Amino acid sequence: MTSVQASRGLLEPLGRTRVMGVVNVTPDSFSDGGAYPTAVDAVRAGLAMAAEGADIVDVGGESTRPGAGRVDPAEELRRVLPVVTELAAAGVAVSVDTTRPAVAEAALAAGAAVINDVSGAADRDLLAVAAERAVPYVLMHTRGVSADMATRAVYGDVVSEVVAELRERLDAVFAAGIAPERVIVDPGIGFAKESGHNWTLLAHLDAIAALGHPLLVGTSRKSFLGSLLADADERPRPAGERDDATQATTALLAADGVWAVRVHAVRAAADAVRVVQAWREAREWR
Ligand SMILES: Nc1nc2ncc(COP(=O)(O)O)nc2c(=O)[nH]1
Repeated sequence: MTSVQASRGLLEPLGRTRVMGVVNVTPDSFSDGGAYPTAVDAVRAGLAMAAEGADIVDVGGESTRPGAGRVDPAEELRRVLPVVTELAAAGVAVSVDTTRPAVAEAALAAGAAVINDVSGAADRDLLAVAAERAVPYVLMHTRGVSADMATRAVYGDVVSEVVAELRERLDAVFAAGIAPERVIVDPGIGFAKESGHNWTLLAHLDAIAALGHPLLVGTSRKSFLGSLLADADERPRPAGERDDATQATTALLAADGVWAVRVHAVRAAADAVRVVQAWREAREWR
């Protein structure tokens, strides 16, 4: 199946929020680093996510954890390509989480259906790949790179600044030839943002939705949830114990009508999304 065939339908109205499962093939991602030490483990996890209800599986080979160093492109490719290939061959819709043109190109050739660019459209060559291959492209807001983005988390009005910066990046995306109807926008929860910024953005997603593109939102297991759930000694809740809080955000995001949520615990998210769908349909019945 070609990338375009695999991506067909992903942007069609579905009546519910889509679930994007996360498979980080990295030793050091913040919440599941090392969970999939081999491609076989990663493929097994991706297939399980698809069986649990993931509409898309996001495969990444480079940690975006704040402060993380860069991974050599060849190593990133070595990590993601076998996983993308196997999952796509099994009919799973795959997004490739990368900021590198060569990795995106190879992943699309191997059957990936979506480019998930966490760089904020920083690389013109990556934009050219997305334009040329005519696949859905995720524009995520960030500032700087993993190594320095924590120092960039300074905002006067985070909502208006994130919207303005996304609008400016959208101009670059369109100028590169990516069709507007294939662009998905993501506020970049946790990317160059403090906890309070994340909550404010989540509470005002309508301002980001006003840009006119489907929204992808990734709250899963992130540190702003850990801070919220800190214990009496102010120790943050560990990443692996944030899934219940994540599912609460999933229900709220689904009620807001976002295009997709990016999560680690897929079955719980798929259940939450179906509850919201049934709830909204029941409201329409009266
Ligand atoms: N589009 C998008 N991609 C992402 N990739 C990685 C992470 C970091 O989380 P992880 O380490 O759990 O993958 N978060 C996002 C996100 O919020 N949105």
